Amino acid sequence: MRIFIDFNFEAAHHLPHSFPDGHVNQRLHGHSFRARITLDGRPDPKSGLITDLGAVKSCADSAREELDHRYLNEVPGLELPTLETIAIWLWRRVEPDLPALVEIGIYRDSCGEGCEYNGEFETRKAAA
Ligand SMILES: Nc1nc2c(c(=O)[nH]1)N=C([C@H](O)[C@H](O)COP(=O)(O)OP(=O)(O)OP(=O)(O)O)CN2
Ligand SMILES: [Zn+2]
Repeated sequence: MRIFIDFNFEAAHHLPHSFPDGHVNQRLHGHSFRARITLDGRPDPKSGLITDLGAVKSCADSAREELDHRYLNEVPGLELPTLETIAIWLWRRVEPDLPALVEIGIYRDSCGEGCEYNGEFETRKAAA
């Protein structure tokens, strides 16, 4: 069973190394993004909750503050700010506080584009 929280952010970026010289995406431009943080788990029998979504929202708000109305190329770790790298960045930003995290989605709804990351590039934590 999964629960999720979405948040929106507006941000500017440019992609100087991702497209041929002179391509429009090399120029500074902006997008409206939606991020989704998804957790997996079983509801606690007493509370009925997997995790309090309020706690997830606090974590999302903190990450959103670092993305919203920012020039993403200047955000540490987002020097190449594609949907893919933003998804990985957000995973690494929230995962320490959300151990039940299973997916990060970054979407540009206006053009039907997005990226979903399930942590497959992370090195697994050693068992305690
Ligand atoms: N695999 C990826 N491909 C592309 C990415 C990406 O992050 N991952 N990003 C881009 C650019 O950001 C480009 O600016 C996207 O432009 P476009 O698809 O034309 O979308 P809009 O400009 O119409 O988006 P709005 O937010 O509605 O203005 C390209 N490829
Ligand atoms: Zn863009």
